[in-house]
Amino acid sequence: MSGHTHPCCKIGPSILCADLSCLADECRRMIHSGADYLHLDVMDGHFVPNLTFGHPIVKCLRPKMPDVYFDMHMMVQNPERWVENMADAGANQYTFHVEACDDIPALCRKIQESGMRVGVGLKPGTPVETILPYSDLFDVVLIMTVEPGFGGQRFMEDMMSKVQYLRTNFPDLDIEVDGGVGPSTIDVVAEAGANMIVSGTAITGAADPSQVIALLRNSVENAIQKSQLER
Ligand SMILES: O=C(CO)[C@H](O)[C@H](O)COP(=O)(O)O
Ligand SMILES: [Fe+2]
Repeated sequence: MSGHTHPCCKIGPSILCADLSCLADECRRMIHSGADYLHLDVMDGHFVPNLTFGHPIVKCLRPKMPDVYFDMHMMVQNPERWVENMADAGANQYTFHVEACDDIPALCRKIQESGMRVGVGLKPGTPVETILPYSDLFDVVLIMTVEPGFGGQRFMEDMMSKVQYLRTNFPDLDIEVDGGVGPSTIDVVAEAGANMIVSGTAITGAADPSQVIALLRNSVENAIQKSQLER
């Protein structure tokens, strides 16, 4: 018998392409549609060629939904700069990009000490080996399946080898995927072993987001069940 517990399936809509002038309403709509958490994309115009929002918005959103898990996807240069602000704003997970970071272990510790879960993000061109020396220091690995910066891009299936490698070597790790994930791409994502599923346009643009969330969940839960039977 294996002592491992496969981490459970969580669906986190990205509100990047939703109506940001009604952010709280859009977030509530996602939670009422069955989302497990919210994936909030922070862009600074330097690390990626686009701008979104920062901790002041998160701080305003928090009291409107006190119990919702906020995963901050920090597509920013100098990610160490915003840790305290995001913790203070009520973020639960701080996912930074290793490409933007000079001292990965120091940043992981800083995030952990501030009370948030530690996420490390990898752009498509960054090999998974980059983070292996620090595996004791993070809770989640985010595998980007598009070049970060914009919603609605095409899913990169060749990133699944990174997911497979991580799932094989770290059975208990939370593995998150982000970019172009939706009903037509979820099966390969689930098979590869990802359990935290970010999906933007496929959910927020759907006529019935709850149907899409249920479909994504079903695919991932089936794959988890199958992998446990094979043990
Ligand atoms: O980090 C991101 C882009 O950099 C977004 O989270 C991602 O693109 C989600 O949108 P979609 O599912 O439409 O690709
Ligand atoms: Fe994202």
